[in-house]
Amino acid sequence: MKVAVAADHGGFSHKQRVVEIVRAAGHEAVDLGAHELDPADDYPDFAERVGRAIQRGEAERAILLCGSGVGACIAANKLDGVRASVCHDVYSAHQGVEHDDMNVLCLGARIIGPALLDDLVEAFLKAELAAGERFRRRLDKVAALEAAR
Ligand SMILES: O=C(CO)[C@H](O)[C@H](O)[C@H](O)COP(=O)(O)O
Repeated sequence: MKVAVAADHGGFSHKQRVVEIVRAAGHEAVDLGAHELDPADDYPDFAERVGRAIQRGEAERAILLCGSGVGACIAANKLDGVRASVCHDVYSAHQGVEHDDMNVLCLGARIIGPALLDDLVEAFLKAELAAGERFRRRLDKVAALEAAR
């Protein structure tokens, strides 16, 4: 699976580790920057890179980092086809995919340390959308909200 990875200055400290976890799990990491630490960069720019990659089919999933995960998540969810969430617990990192077809995992590099980072990314990558009419029904309703905006 192709997995886009991007981070603003607040997430930059954890980005390379995420790239390495993605590769170690047998996936292709698509590094969308930042490629150097620049305190003046802005999370919406990296959220847009990730969202466009998802929309163009250049990545199936993405991991997006900022300081808290929150700003990046808000921005990413403005793009059609993106289902992003901040998940700082392992249950949500896999349940978000299994029930909600989450395709962008947002993480706060100023919140989590390396051990939890590894567990969150691995849980997200291993998870698959569960079969179940109720999940499909809810996702269709989410898609209808997106189509109406
Ligand atoms: O965490 C973030 C948004 O939710 C971003 O990483 C910002 O960088 C954060 O708001 C902190 O901004 P600052 O310019 O580093 O003070």
